[in-house]
Amino acid sequence: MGIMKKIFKKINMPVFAFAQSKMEKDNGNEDANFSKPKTTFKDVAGLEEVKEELVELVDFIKNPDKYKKMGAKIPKGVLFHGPPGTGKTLLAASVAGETNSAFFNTTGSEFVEKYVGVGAKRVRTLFEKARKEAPSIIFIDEIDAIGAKRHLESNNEKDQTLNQLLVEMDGFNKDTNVIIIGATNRLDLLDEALLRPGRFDRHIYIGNPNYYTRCEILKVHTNDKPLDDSVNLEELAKKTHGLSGAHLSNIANEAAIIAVRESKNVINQDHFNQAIERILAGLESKNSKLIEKEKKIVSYHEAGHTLVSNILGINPIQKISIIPRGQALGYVLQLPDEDRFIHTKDELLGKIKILLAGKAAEEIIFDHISTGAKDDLKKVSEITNQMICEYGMSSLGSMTIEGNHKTFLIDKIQSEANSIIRDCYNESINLLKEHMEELHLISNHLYEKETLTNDELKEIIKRVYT
Ligand SMILES: Nc1ncnc2c1ncn2[C@@H]1O[C@H](COP(=O)(O)OP(=O)(O)OP(=O)(O)O)[C@@H](O)[C@H]1O
Ligand SMILES: [Zn+2]
Repeated sequence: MGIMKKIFKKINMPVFAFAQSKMEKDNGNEDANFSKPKTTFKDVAGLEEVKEELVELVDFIKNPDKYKKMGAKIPKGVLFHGPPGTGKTLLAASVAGETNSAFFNTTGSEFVEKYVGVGAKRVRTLFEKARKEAPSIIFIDEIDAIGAKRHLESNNEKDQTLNQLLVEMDGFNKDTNVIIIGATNRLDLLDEALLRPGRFDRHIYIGNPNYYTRCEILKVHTNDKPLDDSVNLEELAKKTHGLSGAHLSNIANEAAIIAVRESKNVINQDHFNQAIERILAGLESKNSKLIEKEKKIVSYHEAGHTLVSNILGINPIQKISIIPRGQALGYVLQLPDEDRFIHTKDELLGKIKILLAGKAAEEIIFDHISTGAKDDLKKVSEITNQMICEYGMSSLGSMTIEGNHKTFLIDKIQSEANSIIRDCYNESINLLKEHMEELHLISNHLYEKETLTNDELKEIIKRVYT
């Protein structure tokens, strides 16, 4: 065992230092490394919903007998997914800290080796050790490195490693108090075998922080730093829309370095501003002015969807957010329409109006349209195409149009689609213009809070009428 490893083991380094302790493993014979982190949920700022979900897991680990008596199965695998730097590793370590478990901090790529059989052997050694030290948490970051879908012309070594992981997970008996937490930025890449019940069957999305959480994260990371009275964390949180917890922690650190460079004893607001600009400059040459502008546009765009949906009363809204998620700059989460397969023409037209309302709001307010509506327009095309060609809901008649017939009618279909979309778009514009006060209100609230629940939305709309 290297000296570094001994040191890390001894002093309970915070989780993020562990990456370095994972070096120099080469033959799979070496003991898997673990620590007993002191990190708890208190060290993770915000993410309340996620922590709530994990409280139950913590209880499982602490009181397995309580669940066994009831015949309940203890979960084996939990999968964290979402963008990088959002605290997935930190959370996994805090589950270990909360339960006083042995924490095995690994990365998928360290199992993937050029020598056949080594990866599988490492997995076996890791699980043996984890069972011996139970209760244990095995954390596998970037699990897609071993867990990506298996292909026909496959990478033999990777597949053997994945197979071994599956074997180990299936081999747990009810008494094994070992939990595996996987993390990935790409849930879509994972092999389905890994996601089956009894394996990684709980998926928890961890997204970029909203305004409130950014305030909390900045507090955590400035706690130990001398701050000037000029420092206003709320204002800094406003300027850092779209950034991750890791970025915020970098900003706090960078600000401290800038203050030292200027030979100051305290960090002031200007140091933070410089740090923000520096971090942003590293990201696709954005600056905070651009971020503000983009945030305004997305606020109006999502407010447009929300308002028209609310006026038409088709699907109830669950949550609205302007925090980017995947490719989307913002989103409106609607309750699914009760698994219904039959839709009336009015409902489908309503859906189209809601989808177009984002673009419509942008046009009304900014007089131009961003590229953010791309996904909406794709869905609109799909629905109109179905209305015309599958449901017979257009002036082309009550028939399905497919194959050669469709090729033959393509111009007519196109002009029919254009007319449906044009009418719906105009209708959305009119609805929004009739409700401008609400549009501004919803958009301003979104801009400030970044996420709104259905209740908060109702509260805002009520204000217009009282
Ligand atoms: N909610 C949070 N509260 C406090 N600190 C946070 C939070 N989220 C992120 N951080 C900070 O960001 C750093 C990186 O977080 P972490 O390594 O847990 O992210 P990750 O999601 O595992 O990232 P990756 O996908 O890149 O591995 C943490 O060490 C911590 O300093
Ligand atoms: Zn949209």
